[in-house]
Amino acid sequence: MSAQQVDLAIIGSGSGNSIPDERFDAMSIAIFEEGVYGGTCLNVGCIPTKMFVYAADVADTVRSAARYGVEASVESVDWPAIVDRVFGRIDPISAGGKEYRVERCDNVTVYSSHVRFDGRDDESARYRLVTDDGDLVLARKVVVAAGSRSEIPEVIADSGVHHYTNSDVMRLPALPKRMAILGSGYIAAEFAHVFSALGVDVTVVARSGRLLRRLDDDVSERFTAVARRQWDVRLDSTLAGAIDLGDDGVRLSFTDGRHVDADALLVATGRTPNGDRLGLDTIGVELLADGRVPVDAHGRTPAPEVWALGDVSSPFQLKHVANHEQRVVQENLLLGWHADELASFDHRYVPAAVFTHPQIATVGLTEAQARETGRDIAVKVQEYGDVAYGWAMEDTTGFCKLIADRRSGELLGAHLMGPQASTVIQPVIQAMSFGLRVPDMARGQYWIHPAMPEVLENALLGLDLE
Ligand SMILES: Cc1cc2nc3c(=O)[nH]c(=O)nc-3n(C[C@H](O)[C@H](O)[C@H](O)COP(=O)(O)OP(=O)(O)OC[C@H]3O[C@@H](n4cnc5c(N)ncnc54)[C@H](O)[C@@H]3O)c2cc1C
Ligand SMILES: NC(=O)c1ccc[n+]([C@@H]2O[C@H](COP(=O)([O-])OP(=O)(O)OC[C@H]3O[C@@H](n4cnc5c(N)ncnc54)[C@H](O)[C@@H]3O)[C@@H](O)[C@H]2O)c1
Repeated sequence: MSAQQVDLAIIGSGSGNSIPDERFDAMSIAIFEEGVYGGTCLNVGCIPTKMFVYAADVADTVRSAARYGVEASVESVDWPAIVDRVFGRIDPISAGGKEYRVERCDNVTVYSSHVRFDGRDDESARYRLVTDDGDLVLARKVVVAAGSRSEIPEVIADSGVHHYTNSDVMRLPALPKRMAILGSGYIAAEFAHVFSALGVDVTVVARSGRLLRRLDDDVSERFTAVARRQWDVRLDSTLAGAIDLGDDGVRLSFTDGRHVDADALLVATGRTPNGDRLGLDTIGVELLADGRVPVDAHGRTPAPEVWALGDVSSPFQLKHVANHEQRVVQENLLLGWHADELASFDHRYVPAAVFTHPQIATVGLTEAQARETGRDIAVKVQEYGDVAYGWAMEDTTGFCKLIADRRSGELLGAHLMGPQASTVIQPVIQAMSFGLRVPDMARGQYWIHPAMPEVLENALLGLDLE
């Protein structure tokens, strides 16, 4: 086996692919990617899903036009055209990203294969990386940016029934009549909206009594109530078995004797970090109980010169976090493993949005978490329907919930459900990140009238502070 020696090896072409810039030109670099170049977000995650969500939002808007006195209806949905629009944009970006690395970066070699550690070569002080294609690469430094993969519950895996995940459901040849979605987290909520708005009868199967139950209780409760009006939502449903019904699709049966039949089954029950497939034990790295690669605040694993970032190691499975961690690790690679002043991950105010219907956005502590801290807190829930833009939209379900420290006026959390929630929340993220207090934020700036962020302004003014 001939070996290539490199200064830096990067496992994963998602956020990891952004590490080599002109500052790395003098280093020899190997990038390993076993799947489609560009990783999850670009190919099977954030970007395509939000392009489908946009089409779904358009269909929903048309269906609700009568509310504003506009007669309109959705005549038909051209699924292949929707798929073509999305992947006609994305696939060339992925191919172009790979072509750039392969053809135009003289110092980079791309290995399109699965790779794993095979110990450390003490003589050369390099890590041995072996690919399934039979290549051996000896690397002085390694960045593990290997992401995560769909977790398939044993009942489904053992049953052998045909099921989709986020990796293939967006390329279905045709829309099914009925779709069952197993899971009640981010992916389930987003795809339920997409497929339902495009005309599929969607059944969401949740183990617990609420959807999105890790979010603030008010959000989770109110979203579950709205979801039950939009989709067939089966709560408290523990899966007992799954069988293939041939041309009639799939049957999911539950421990309470009920069942759901569907033409297509989408599994959205969480994602497992890929660290278990990397041979990390051969370099003395033990995974955390939840499967993540352990890292310190600077991205260093317990193995010297081995760094990790993104879904494989982060407590947050979010692209903006993976990108942030990539920038920290990138800087630290240039500073050196032992540098005194390494850059650190900032996980203080990590926001997230669920692009479902209605949209949800969140940052900071939930009310329950804020109460657990023992601080004296103020909570204000402001309805979208109470501000002028909410009237314009005839919104009846949207709201903005703010949580602040009653004494200091520090914002502790914000939770929004309603149109454009992911955009409306951004000033709160900014305020929390830069330490802006509630009174300064509320009255230290203009709020455009009568725009949607007035819901935020009113919530800030409504907080009962000392
Ligand atoms: C359906 C869906 C929607 C999402 N929507 C959003 C969203 O709207 N907003 C948001 O912030 N986040 C979203 N996310 C999460 C986001 O996609 C991830 O947090 C992000 O992509 C993680 O980036 P990463 O670089 O850590 O991993 P990835 O992008 O997954 O990259 C890791 C790469 O490593 C490769 N790899 C793994 N192991 C090996 C190996 N041993 N050898 C070679 N190659 C290997 C994989 O093939 C993969 O391409 C979504 C995720 C999904 C699944
Ligand atoms: N808009 C976004 O930012 C976005 C969108 C999609 C995904 N993501 C990221 O990807 C991650 C993974 O998404 P996800 O929706 O798969 O995970 P999730 O953790 O959000 O939700 C998983 C759901 O599956 C349920 N579940 C787990 N095991 C089950 C089982 N055996 N049977 C039935 N239900 C089961 C859980 O109770 C939970 O409701 C998210 O946590 C998020 O970080 C982000």
